[in-house]
Amino acid sequence: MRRSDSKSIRAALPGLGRILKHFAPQLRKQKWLLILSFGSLLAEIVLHLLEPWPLKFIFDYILLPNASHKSHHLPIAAALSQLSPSVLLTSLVASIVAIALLGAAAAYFSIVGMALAATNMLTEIRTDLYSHLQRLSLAFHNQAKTGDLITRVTSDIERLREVSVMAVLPLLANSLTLVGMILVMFWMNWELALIAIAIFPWFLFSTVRLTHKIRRVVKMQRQGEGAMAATAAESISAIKVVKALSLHEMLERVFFHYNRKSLRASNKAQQLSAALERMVELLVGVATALVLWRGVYLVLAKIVTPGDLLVFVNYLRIAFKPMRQLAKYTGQIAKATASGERVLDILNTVPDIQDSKGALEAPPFLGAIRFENVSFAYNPEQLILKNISFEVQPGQQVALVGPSGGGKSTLVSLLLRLYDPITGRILIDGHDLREYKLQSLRRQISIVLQDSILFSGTVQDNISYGRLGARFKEIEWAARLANAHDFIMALPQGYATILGERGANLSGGQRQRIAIARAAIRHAPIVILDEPTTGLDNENERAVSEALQRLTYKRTTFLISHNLKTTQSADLILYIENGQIIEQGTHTELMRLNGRYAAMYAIQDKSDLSGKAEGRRLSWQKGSDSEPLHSHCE
Ligand SMILES: Nc1ncnc2c1ncn2[C@@H]1O[C@H](COP(=O)(O)OP(=O)(O)OP(=O)(O)O)[C@@H](O)[C@H]1O
Repeated sequence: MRRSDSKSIRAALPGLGRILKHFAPQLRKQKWLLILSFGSLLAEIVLHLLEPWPLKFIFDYILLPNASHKSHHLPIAAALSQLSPSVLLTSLVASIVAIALLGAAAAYFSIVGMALAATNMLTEIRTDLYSHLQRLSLAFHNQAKTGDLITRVTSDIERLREVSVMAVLPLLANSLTLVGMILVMFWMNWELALIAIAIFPWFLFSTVRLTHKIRRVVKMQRQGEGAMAATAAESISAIKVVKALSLHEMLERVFFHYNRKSLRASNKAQQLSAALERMVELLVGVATALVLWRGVYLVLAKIVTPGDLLVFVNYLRIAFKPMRQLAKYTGQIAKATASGERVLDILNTVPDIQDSKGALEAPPFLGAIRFENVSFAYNPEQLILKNISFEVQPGQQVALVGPSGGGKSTLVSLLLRLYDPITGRILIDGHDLREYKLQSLRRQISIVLQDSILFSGTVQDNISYGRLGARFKEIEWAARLANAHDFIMALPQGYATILGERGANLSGGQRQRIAIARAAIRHAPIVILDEPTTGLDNENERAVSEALQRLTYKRTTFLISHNLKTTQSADLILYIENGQIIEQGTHTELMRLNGRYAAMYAIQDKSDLSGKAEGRRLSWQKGSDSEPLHSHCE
């Protein structure tokens, strides 16, 4: 218990230091605004220190001149005593207004300067964070929760911005004012100054202790908020499934749990902050009483003037006011530190998959692919792919078949370099994938998945995401190739029709055909199809299959399918089970082998014969002429 406490105390300041160090380049860019802000801040502090002085002079030189004889340590004292009381009073009163005016102007510039600097800085950091998140590998995103990541990009960054203006600046101002006041107090009378600062150790002790408690509680609160956002994001994005499975109550319970956890932590943080502030108020009372008690003796003994005592008591009030707020600000800064650390956690995560040193722009691929003893695991305990080796010639069609969970999708994701193999290598046209720049590799691979994801935006935008900057003519060509043109034209605004989030306002088959158009416009020499026709009705399946035949014509193609009828004309069939290629060859060869593939085929054949109507399937006809559209746009 003690160990974890001391650990968190040690962790608090380095956390802030780490954040400042990491963001130093962004800070440097705002140098001039920060200098303006800091210069104005210093002016504000000096004016703050001057505030009680006109009152002191009014007491010492006008109201109680007899008691002011000891106050000649001031250089202007002699000059002041030369002035007539009425001129002196007018000047002093005017100086009160002047100090207030200049102080207000200085405060204004320091706040505005800091706010501008913080906004500029955090806009940049937020953009960096977003780009970094996009670059992090799938292995990271598989583990992370979407809602939690969104909270980091939005509210954690916002908190950092807010706190730099609402807490860091005032904290700096208050601390410097405090130091200034202590110096002036010592200069005026060391004995009273010592009494005034006697409560400091007590103050520091309680602030540090409570601040660390607040920091821990706030971290818990943020975790709760992250989990809450994650639950909400997950369930809202899968609302169809939630409704179908009647998961509302279960999800509500989960949400309620995190909501309550976060609110409890928030209440606790509030409680701790309030306790800290009250503690400081008490200390202010004690210090004022002690200074007055000793100060009045000193005034009566003519060691200090009544005006001096006035400055002391005033300083105590002004100096302790910042101390009261210090508690509030440290609480806020502790919150912001927790937010900053959450942002840093992401920025410091290095993408597993990135361009290797000296990576080259990939030349246009012919499409020869070779897997050499490739093994892969998502986590070290369990190998998902074991020693996979096979070879595909340019333009050949490879079918990946076998029981669910065997590793088929994993195998094709290695080709896209979503993950890297643990051992072995994958060659395209004789070169290891890792020699190429990621973007230039992925640009030459098209994918169509079982549930193709579309983005909110127009139909035209969605197709052009296959190749950014594509002309409308090409988009229309791709849509025709994908059997999508006719239904797109029937939409209310044709190609300009806005799709809902993930293409929610289209049918599965229509979404799939737009995804095929998106894949087609890429003109990629390698195509990956991961169960592209599963779940479609006969009519849609026919349209999609036809489109896929055109898309894959003369391109190296990987087709994952559970339906062996759709794959039997492939040049190479890989039967994958439990992460291994158990059998490989053409349909005829595998049937002759009479092994696992033949058994699976026989089962499917039987169920087909037993009366299930079969629609037309995607099947690769070697030498098929079903590709009249291709030549148009290439
Ligand atoms: N992101 C992941 N993290 C950890 N394990 C994973 C991940 N994705 C898949 N797996 C595991 O890897 C194994 C292979 O999955 P994969 O999706 O490649 O199989 P598949 O043959 O394509 O299955 P299906 O035919 O059902 O799509 C499975 O046991 C699965 O649980």
